[in-house]
Amino acid sequence: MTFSTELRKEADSIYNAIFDHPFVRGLAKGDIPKGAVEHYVKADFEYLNAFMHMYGLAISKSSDRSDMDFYKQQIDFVLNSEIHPHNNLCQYIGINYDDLQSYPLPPSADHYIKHMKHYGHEGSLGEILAAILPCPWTYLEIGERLIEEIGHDEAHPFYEWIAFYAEEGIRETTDDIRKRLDDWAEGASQREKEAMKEAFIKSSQLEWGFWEMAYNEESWELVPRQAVTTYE
Ligand SMILES: Cc1ncc(C[n+]2csc(CCO)c2C)c(N)n1
Repeated sequence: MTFSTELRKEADSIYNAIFDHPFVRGLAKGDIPKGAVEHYVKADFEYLNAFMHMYGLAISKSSDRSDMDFYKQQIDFVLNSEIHPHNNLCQYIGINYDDLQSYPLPPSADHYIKHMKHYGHEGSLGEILAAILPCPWTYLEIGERLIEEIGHDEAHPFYEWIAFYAEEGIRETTDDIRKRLDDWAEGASQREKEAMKEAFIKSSQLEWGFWEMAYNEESWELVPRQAVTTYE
């Protein structure tokens, strides 16, 4: 079994929780509270900026030109193509994309990008690959499942979003990162493989956390709760 297959197995319950998440179920049903979609797009715009930084950090740790070229192409893809699924969501909520940009990241999304950047700055290329892989892999599997569910129904409100992530290009990106990760793992120590596994599992869980953050419209604002804890 390849190392990435092992990681995917280990994360299976997290992936299932993502497929069952009410935001993802809402994408299938074509019905999500508009505030949650707005919250998602605002956070995802900033998340994608951080994701491009990750590819830049991967380039800074690469010595092979074909690796550099791959990360550069991915930056291009995020810059120029990932706007399509965002535009689909903007249409659904009737808000201009320009009005949803440059907002501070809510706590869980902030945690996710700082988790990735930790590996970007402190980790090996193998750890970077492990930290970024759940991003395309979870979306690919969401896209594939949802396109099966809704069929090629172009009238579905989230057809463009779903079709985008079910596309061959996302599979190629996922397979490409998996291949690089598996090659790296072959020469890695047990200790480094443990670090890669931790990076992958935490990023998978933070993918779930991103959906949860959007659905609950999570913010930094402290909402005084009814006394749960009493202070002496
Ligand atoms: C929180 C979050 N996770 C994953 C994606 C999907 N995604 C982001 S960048 C990229 C391409 C990788 O080269 C893919 C598939 C998203 N939009 N938001």
